[in-house]
Amino acid sequence: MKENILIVEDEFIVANDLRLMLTKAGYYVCGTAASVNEAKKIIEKENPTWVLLDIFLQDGSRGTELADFLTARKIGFVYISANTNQKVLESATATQPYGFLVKPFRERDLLIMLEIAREKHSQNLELVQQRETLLLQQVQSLIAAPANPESKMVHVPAAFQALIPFDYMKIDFFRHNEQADQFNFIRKSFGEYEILKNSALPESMGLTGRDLNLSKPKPIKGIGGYFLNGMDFRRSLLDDAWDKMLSNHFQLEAKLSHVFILEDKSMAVMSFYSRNPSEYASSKLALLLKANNAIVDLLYQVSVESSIPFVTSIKQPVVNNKMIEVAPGPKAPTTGFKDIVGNSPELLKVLDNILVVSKAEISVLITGESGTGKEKVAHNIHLLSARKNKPYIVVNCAALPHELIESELFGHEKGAYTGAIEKRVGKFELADGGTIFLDEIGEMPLEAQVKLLRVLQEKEIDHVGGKLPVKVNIRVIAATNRKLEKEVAEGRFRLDLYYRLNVFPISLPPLRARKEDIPELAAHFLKIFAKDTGRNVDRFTSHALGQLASYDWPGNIRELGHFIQRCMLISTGPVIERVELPETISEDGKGFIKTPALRTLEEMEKQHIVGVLKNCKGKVCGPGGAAEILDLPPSTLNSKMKKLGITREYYFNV
Ligand SMILES: Nc1ncnc2c1ncn2[C@@H]1O[C@H](COP(=O)(O)OP(=O)(O)OP(=O)(O)O)[C@@H](O)[C@H]1O
Repeated sequence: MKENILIVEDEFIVANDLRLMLTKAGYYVCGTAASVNEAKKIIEKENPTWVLLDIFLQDGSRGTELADFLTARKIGFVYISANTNQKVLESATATQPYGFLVKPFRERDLLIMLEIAREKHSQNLELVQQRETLLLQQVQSLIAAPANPESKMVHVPAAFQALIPFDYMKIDFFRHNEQADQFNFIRKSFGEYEILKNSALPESMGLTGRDLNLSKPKPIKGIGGYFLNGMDFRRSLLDDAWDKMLSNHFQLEAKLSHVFILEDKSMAVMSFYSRNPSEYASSKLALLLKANNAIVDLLYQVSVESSIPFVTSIKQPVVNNKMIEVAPGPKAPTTGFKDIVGNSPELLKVLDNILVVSKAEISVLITGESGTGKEKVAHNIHLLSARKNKPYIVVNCAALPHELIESELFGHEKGAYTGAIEKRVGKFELADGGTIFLDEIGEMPLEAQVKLLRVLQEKEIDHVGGKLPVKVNIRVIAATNRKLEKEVAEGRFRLDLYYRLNVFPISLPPLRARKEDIPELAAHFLKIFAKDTGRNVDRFTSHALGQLASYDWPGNIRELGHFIQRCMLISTGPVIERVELPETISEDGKGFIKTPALRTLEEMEKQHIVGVLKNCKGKVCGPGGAAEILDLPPSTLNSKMKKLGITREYYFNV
C-alpha cells in the first residue's frame, strides 16, 4: 500500500516541488495545508502516514503546534524548514520529530530522510508500547502488593522513575479543593528515595511557617496535565513561589504535572521535576494518560486507606522513609545491574535508560569517552533483556584487521580467498539469538558499514565466498568514543547507518562530570584487587580520597582502576594515606606536570606513545602515523592506547 503524506507548507512553489518529488518516488500525497488548522482538518479526514511540516507558517501558526496532535495519533512527522536558528531547532527537537530537513534540499536527501524516519518510527512505536506495558505492570504490581498504604507509597517513585525521569517528585492530595496531604520524594540513589511528608520538606530546607504560608502550592485550576521545560519552566516560577523554592533548592529545570480524579472525587496531582532542562515531552504525558486508570486506583489506595492522619498544620511531625515500615513492593530493579558502581544523578539517568531499553528489541548507540563504562552498559542491557540466556558477543571494531573485517564479522566459506582453508563462522552468526556488541563502531571502514547496514535492514548476512544469504536474529548494541555526527559530516560514517544505530542513544558522562562517584568507585576497586591479590588493604584516608577526587581522570574509570591497583601494590599498611597522582596534562595542554613518583614501565610506555602521537598530530595509522613510527600494527597500538588510557585529550590540539 502506498504511504500517505500530508505536506504542511505555505509556500506554493516549495509545496509543489515536494509533491512532485514524492509522487515520483511512489508516495501518495493526500493534501497540502498552509496552516495548522487546515492541516488538522486534512489529518482527521485522511489519516496520513507521514506529515512534512514547515515550522513558520504565514498565518502566524507554527508547525511545532501540530506535534502533540500528531503524536497522540501516532502519526510520524518531519520538519522541513529554512530556519536553523538554535532556539528554533531546540524547540523543534523537543517535540521529538523523526527528522529535520533544511531548505534548500535535494530530492535524494528527502527520500533518504523519509526512509530513515520510517525505520525510526516503527522502532519508536515498539519502544512506546514497551514503556506503556512497563509502567502499567509496575503500577499494577504495586496495587496488588500485600502491603499497607504507607509501605506502598515508599515504592511509588521507583515505579515511575525509569519511564518519567525525575530528580524530585511530589504527590499532592486535594479534598474539596483544599490541600490534604503532600508527599515529597527526593532521589538519593538507584531505587532509594528520601520521602518527606507535608511540612517536613520545607522545614528540612530551613524555611519558617511564614515562608510556608507565602509559598503554599497553588490550588488546582483544571484537570489534565502539562509540562514545562527550560525557559518556560523558569518563567512559570515568577508566579509560583512553591516551585521557585523547590527549583532553587534542587536546581530543577523542568516540570511535568498531571491531575488525577480519584474514585471519591478527591484529586491527586503528581508532579515530576528534573534538572535536565529538556526532560519532558508530550509522549511522557501520554504515558501517564495510558496508565490513567491504574494510577488512579493506586493513588486512591494510598490516599484513602492511609493511616497517616491528614495534616493541616505545618507543625505536624515529620514522616520520612525511615519511619515508614517498608514492606515488599514491586521487585526493586537495583539488583539487576552487574559491576556498575556509583550514585551520581548522571549515572542514575544512565541506569534508568538501561532499564527501559533492555526490554525492547531495538538498537542502542552508547557514546562516551574511553573508559567511561560503555561495555559495562552494553552487557547490562543484554543481561536484563529477554536474550540474557543467549550469546553475548563483543567485537572491537578498532582491533579488527581491515583486510579480514568481513570474514571476522560475517564468516567465510572454505576457499573464499587464499588462506581460507577452513569454513569460518563469523561473529554475527555466533551471536544468533543473542546480542552483538560492536565496540568502537566509529572505526569501522566504509565498505564494512555498507554490509552492516544490510544486516540491520534485512536481518541476514552473506558469508565471504558464500552463495546464499543466511538469516540471523540479533540485537545490535554499538558504542563509540567519537562524535559520530562529526564523522558523518566529514564523510567517514554513513548517515543511514548512523540513524539505524542511533535509535536509542545512551550517553555516558566522563568521570570528571561525576566526581561524587569517585570514593565509591575507589572502594569498589580496592575491594576487588584486595581479593584478587590476598592483600589486606581496605581503606583510603579522606585526604587520599580528596586527592583522587581532585584529579580529572582523562582515561576515566579504567584509568582510576589501574591507578588504585598500583596504589594498593605499593601501600605498606591496610590504609592508603595519600596518593601520588598520575601525570596529568598541564593547563596549556602542551606538556606533563611531573610528579616525583618513580615511573613504572607502563608509565614510560604511555609517555612515549603520547609523545609520538603528538609528533604525528594525532594520526594513529596510515603513512606517517604513530603506528608506523612505533613499528606496530595499528590494531596493537589501538589496544595499547586503550589499555594505557590514552585518549584524544592527551595528544590532540598540540
Ligand atoms: N560504573 C562502573 N562501576 C564500576 N566499574 C566500572 C564502571 N564503569 C566502568 N567500570 C570499569 O572501568 C573499566 C572500563 O570500562 P569499559 O570497558 O566498560 O569502558 P568503555 O567506555 O567501553 O571503554 P572503551 O571506550 O575504551 O572501550 C572496566 O574495568 C570496567 O569494569
